[in-house]
Amino acid sequence: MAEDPKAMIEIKNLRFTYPGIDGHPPPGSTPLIEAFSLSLNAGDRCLLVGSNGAGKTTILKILGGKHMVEPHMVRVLGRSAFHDTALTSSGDLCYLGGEWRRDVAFAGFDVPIQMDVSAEKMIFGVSGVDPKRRDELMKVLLLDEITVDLDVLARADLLKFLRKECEERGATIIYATHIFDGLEDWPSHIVYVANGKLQLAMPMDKVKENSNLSLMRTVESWLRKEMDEKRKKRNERKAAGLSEFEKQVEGSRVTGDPASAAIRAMNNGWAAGRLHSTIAGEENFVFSSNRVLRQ
Ligand SMILES: Nc1ncnc2c1ncn2[C@@H]1O[C@H](COP(=O)(O)OP(=O)(O)OP(=O)(O)O)[C@@H](O)[C@H]1O
Repeated sequence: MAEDPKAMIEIKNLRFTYPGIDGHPPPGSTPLIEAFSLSLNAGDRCLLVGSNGAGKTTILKILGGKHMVEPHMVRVLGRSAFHDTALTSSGDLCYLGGEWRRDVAFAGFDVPIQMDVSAEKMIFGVSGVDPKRRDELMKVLLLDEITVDLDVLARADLLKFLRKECEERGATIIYATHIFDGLEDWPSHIVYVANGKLQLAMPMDKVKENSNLSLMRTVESWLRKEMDEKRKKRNERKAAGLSEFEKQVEGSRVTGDPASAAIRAMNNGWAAGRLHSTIAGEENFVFSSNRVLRQ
């Protein structure tokens, strides 16, 4: 397939497995991300949703050039995010995750995030930036749940500012979140990922056409369906006298009994997002691994 010259982000048949301790994917492992394709243009504001451990952070980090994949699998501004280091150093591409989130909440908004855009300017607007240099500011922004520590006002202002950046400057944003407050009219697109696979990529108006529920309830219905299907498969395996979980270790993903230290040891010590919830019992879990209150 020819590259779309308009695309700011182009993911084609992405496949990724976290390396083991020896730097290579564990032998016989199933990729965590597989057959994942997506194309986003200038001005797109994309909400990335999925359950804990679905692969959202992994996808954002790959796009941000933090994990190596084959150059043709991920193109940002027509360049390979991992191999073309100038993409991130020039500030055209920026991944903001947990560290920046804490800084925003506690450092008095005085944190330079990207050349001359401080967190303060991100939140209160970029009026302080020399207008002639505005076009030099970031073009592709990858946000990994950065708003959990923000108060209602700061979050609303940040979302408004980000929207303006897309509409006025043609920036492209992917925002992974579990918090849907104030997002009803924010995204132009929604992407739903489950088990590292793309389930749905749709313009927001199509999502609204297909569902008369709120955005949060719509996403909730997708995740419930996903969980019900997993539960059904497990019950079918149990009824057939097989182990409830298909495989104990599936690539770098923990899929077996999450309490098993042996499994975690084989997975570089990483455990899937549902660890706490699964131990607590699916019906009554309170915290997920990223400590989002679930009931
Ligand atoms: N460095 C790593 N090495 C091995 N496995 C990892 C690593 N980082 C994440 N994983 C595993 O990859 C899977 C996907 O994790 P990821 O953080 O991308 O999911 P997520 O959708 O962002 O989850 P959440 O919503 O909880 O933040 C999980 O099973 C996780 O345990």
